[in-house]
Amino acid sequence: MYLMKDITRDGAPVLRQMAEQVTFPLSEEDEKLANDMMDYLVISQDETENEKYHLRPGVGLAAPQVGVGKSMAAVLVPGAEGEILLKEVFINPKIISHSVQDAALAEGEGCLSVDKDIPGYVVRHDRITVRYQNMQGETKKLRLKNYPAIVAQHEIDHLNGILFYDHINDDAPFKLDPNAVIIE
Ligand SMILES: O=CN(O)CCNC(=O)c1cccc(Cl)c1Cl
Ligand code: NI
Repeated sequence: MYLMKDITRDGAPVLRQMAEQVTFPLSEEDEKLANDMMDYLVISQDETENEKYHLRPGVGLAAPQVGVGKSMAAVLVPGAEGEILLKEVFINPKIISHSVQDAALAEGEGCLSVDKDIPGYVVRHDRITVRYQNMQGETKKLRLKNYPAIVAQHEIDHLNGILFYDHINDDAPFKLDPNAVIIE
């Protein structure tokens, strides 16, 4: 399992490169990578476990964040009542369409690879359609909106060498298009 010492921090080139496409069938190594990333999310979201292992909670994790420049990311997005809104491993994901309307999380975003808090609205698409391959190599198309869509964009950004603060307006961090959705 991954600990915080295994997380690649901002400044490492791998976080600013395009991740390589993953080929199928998955190698054992790639399969383990996917499972280890999802395991991190599960453990990090458990209060007792994350205390025990000193893990920062995460709702997503991308391979470059564990030093692997491959196009693969795990997401585990819980709902308000503890239900699971989205649990998936995105392999070679691509946003193939999106809303004109923007959205941003009211609380801003954080990243395991960025040790400092950077306040401001991270402006993203409110709705996206993602095409990706799952662990079995099946090509899927998934329409996402609101919080799950935001998380998916944060992870897909990691695969394109983009970090969340790249989307914050430096001069006016909390400036937002009046038509944008603020997600609580
Ligand atoms: O790339 C993944 N991480 O860095 C894990 C830690 N950050 C989060 O879980 C997180 C927190 C707030 C908003 C979003 Cl969208 C995300 Cl993703
Ligand atoms: Ni991140």
